[in-house]
Amino acid sequence: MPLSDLVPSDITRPYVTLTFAQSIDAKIAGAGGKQLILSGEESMKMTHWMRTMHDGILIGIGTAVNDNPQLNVRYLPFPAQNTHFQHYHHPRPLILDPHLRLSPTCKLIINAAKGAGVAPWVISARPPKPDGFFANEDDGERLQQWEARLDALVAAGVTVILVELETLHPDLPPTTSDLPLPAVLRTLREQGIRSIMVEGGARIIRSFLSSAASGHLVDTLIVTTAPILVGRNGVGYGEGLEQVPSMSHITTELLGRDTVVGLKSVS
Ligand SMILES: NC(=O)C1=CN([C@@H]2O[C@H](COP(=O)(O)OP(=O)(O)OC[C@H]3O[C@@H](n4cnc5c(N)ncnc54)[C@H](O)[C@@H]3O)[C@@H](O)[C@H]2O)C=CC1
Ligand SMILES: Nc1nc(O)c(N)c(N[C@@H]2O[C@H](COP(=O)(O)O)[C@@H](O)[C@H]2O)n1
Repeated sequence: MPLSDLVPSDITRPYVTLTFAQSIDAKIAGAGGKQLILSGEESMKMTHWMRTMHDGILIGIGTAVNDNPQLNVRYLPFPAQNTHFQHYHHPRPLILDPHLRLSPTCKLIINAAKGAGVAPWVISARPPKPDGFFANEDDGERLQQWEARLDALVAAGVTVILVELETLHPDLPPTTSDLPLPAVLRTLREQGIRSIMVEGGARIIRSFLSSAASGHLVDTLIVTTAPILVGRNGVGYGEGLEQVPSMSHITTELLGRDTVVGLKSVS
């Protein structure tokens, strides 16, 4: 059963499962962001089962560019290869991409064009208009380039959803290009997404785990730990995490050689 069927229809954001795989020394990628296959066969299958339980699967643009992922459920058993895509519920890929860096020829877009994947939605924010006291001479060009990338993505079949960047004052430019997560989640819920699985990468994990300040945004945390050491040059997510959500233990499972720990929010 899709998790969404368990989510009350009156809540104003999707149910959020944050999940990723890490090494024993809490790294999620290798040196320079090199993608690592940390999960073994059994826990990877679990991840793909979890994908079928959510309406959407959310990643940051860093992961989309670095890994060129497919975000499908291809490790699940199939009755016949040509019915695999139709057989399971596939989550919609959701990419947080303020500057529209997603390539129109990435696997997510190509798979969808071939009818073998769900078309991705990109969540972005229009760059500030070049006017007002704080206007910068590069603003106009930046806006034009962003609009050209927008047209290319839309032409490739992508739906681009816009949210407003946060400003301290209406006359001031935004202080960061990170998309405000409460607004992102509210908008996704308005578009009919009732549950999301957040898979990373490092900066997105950090943002969701730090979101306690703006009201907790993580309902369930599921972490796979593989018996691998990566070393200090690997990519971690814990640095600078100050305010973390209160969570309680649900389960610890051994899947093959991996340990999978589940926590739920204490709100
Ligand atoms: N082991 C695992 O389970 C996973 C590992 N990874 C690894 O993570 C690495 C990518 O991580 P990152 O470079 O940190 O990229 P990321 O995937 O976390 O994306 C970060 C980008 O998202 C955008 N963004 C928009 N709103 C944001 C917000 N509110 N908070 C944070 N970012 C926001 C920003 O432009 C930022 O540059 C790759 O090496 C990949 O292989 C990624 C997913 C899962
Ligand atoms: N659960 C899990 N275990 C690992 O070992 C991983 N490297 C990841 N990575 C996440 O999955 C994405 C790749 O998905 P596809 O295999 O292309 O469907 C990757 O981009 C990360 O989000 N996850």
